[in-house]
Amino acid sequence: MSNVLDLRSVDRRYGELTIFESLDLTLGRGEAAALLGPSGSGKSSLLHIAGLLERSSGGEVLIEGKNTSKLSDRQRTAIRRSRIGFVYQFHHLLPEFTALKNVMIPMLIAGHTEKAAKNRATELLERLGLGERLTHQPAQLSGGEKQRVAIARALINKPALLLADEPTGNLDQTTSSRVFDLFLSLVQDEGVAMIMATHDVTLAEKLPRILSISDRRLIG
Ligand SMILES: Nc1ncnc2c1ncn2[C@@H]1O[C@H](COP(=O)(O)OP(=O)(O)OP(=O)(O)O)[C@@H](O)[C@H]1O
Repeated sequence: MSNVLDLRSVDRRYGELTIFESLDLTLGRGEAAALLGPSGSGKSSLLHIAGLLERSSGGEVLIEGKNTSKLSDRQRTAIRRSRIGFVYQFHHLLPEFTALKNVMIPMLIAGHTEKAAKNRATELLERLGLGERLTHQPAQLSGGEKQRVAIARALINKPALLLADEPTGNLDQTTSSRVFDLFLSLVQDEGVAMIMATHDVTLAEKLPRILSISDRRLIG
């Protein structure tokens, strides 16, 4: 079975500036890795390239064995929507919709029925301890609750790959640790491969694999 993600000799350059180069990485099904590195080392850039939000300056990106580097933007978007989920430091929920609807939307866009989307969204939100918050709007939720809704939204379409950029970085330490543990157990239950960029070494050490970017190279 193919890897979920293969990066082959991937570079990121901005003009004369090289952020990283010749970066190789494989991530198998259900494998979770933390990505450490100083500010500006290219952690977010790496997630954007792996998530097909940006093209690399050189090298190849394979998702589930498919080389995406030569695909059109439209084809890359189709893979991203169906196979990749994102969680960011800020939740980016739509303020006018309930928690339930925010989670359902990607599944509705993917063409599933209202009923199927509602069932799956309810199940995910319940597993994240938000069964009593389904009809709340984002303004009626705490920071940790909003972030849990964003996690459910990222997982609703059963992605093969989840890319998380400081997913609990905006929360106080106690909430961050609680939300992170829920997040990790759900990621493991769903069998999704994940890369999580973080500055928090304590959170990184909870993951089975630690990667870091240092001197423009990937280690680990
Ligand atoms: N469009 C751009 N043009 C030029 N340089 C850029 C551009 N986007 C990002 N950079 C530079 O690329 C480097 C890597 O940025 P990136 O956001 O990936 O780092 P990071 O490791 O995620 O940092 P942080 O931990 O602070 O979030 C930074 O030095 C940034 O200034």
